[in-house]
Amino acid sequence: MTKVLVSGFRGSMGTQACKMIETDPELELVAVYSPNLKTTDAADYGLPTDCKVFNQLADIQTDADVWVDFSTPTGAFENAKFALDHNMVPVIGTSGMTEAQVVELEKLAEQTNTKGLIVPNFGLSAVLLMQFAKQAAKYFPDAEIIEMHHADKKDAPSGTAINTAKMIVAGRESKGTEYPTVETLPGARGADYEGVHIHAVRLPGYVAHEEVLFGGQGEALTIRQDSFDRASFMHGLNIAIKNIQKLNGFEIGLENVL
Ligand SMILES: NC(=O)C1=CN([C@@H]2O[C@H](COP(=O)(O)OP(=O)(O)OC[C@H]3O[C@@H](n4cnc5c(N)ncnc54)[C@H](OP(=O)(O)O)[C@@H]3O)[C@@H](O)[C@H]2O)C=CC1
Ligand SMILES: O=C(O)C1=N[C@H](C(=O)O)C[C@H](O)C1
Repeated sequence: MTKVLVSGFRGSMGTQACKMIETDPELELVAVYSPNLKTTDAADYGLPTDCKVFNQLADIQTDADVWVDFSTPTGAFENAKFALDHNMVPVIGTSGMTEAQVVELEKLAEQTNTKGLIVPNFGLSAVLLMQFAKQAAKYFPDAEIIEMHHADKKDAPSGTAINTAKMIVAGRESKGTEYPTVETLPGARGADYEGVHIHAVRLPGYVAHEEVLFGGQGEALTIRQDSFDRASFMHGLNIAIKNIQKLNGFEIGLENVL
């Protein structure tokens, strides 16, 4: 039985994560955390009576093995440090942490001899898209990413888009071509990650979608994935929680536990 704490349990992802954990006989939801709660009574949130509810990081005392985080870009870093310091394996779904924060977490995991996992996207379609994009980049070094998300998303570009750009850079054998376009409206060419341009769309009606466009001599390749429902992330999350022993240390990407 793997014991789990869910951080950000009242959000869109946290709510679904709690349900998934509660219905899996191999997992136990032992604690939840969110800072702005008025009460800490499990019944108020429809949680099992023996599930501990915390609204202060410093108060958390739990025997959880895994800390699942779906909070905010600012909260996730402090939460992950807390988990590592308290012998829990953080499985971080939250996007928007800086490179420096990730490096600090990697160092802390090494010092505390604890494993950890950042998962830019738990959706298997997105995990495969990133793998395919890395493969394609060997033959098509010129690539651009369009990510499309719901209007409530706090960060841009998405964690998935940044990770896709990193995988394209890792898969390329030559640099992409630099086109001398003049932006007559600033930002028209999107963000630039080592020559991979990223365009972030925010619209009502969307959930989470990504297209990678590769251009070559007289041909093009487009790879697309769609998450139409947040339920699409639960299978990958379930796999991550149950396979943390496969981790070698602090790693990035669901592929490390597949
Ligand atoms: N890796 C993946 O596959 C996926 C990742 N995500 C990412 O997960 C994160 C959460 O997304 P989503 O559920 O849609 O967002 P929501 O805004 O719906 O939920 C976030 C929740 O976190 C709570 N919260 C705020 N601060 C903290 C903190 N310091 N510690 C713990 N909880 C906190 C919020 O409470 P309050 O409202 O009271 O402030 C809120 O309930 C985002 O970064 C998103 O990009 C989303 C989908 C898939
Ligand atoms: O905020 C979201 O919704 C999502 N966030 C993650 C990201 O930033 O990539 C994963 C997925 O795209 C959904």
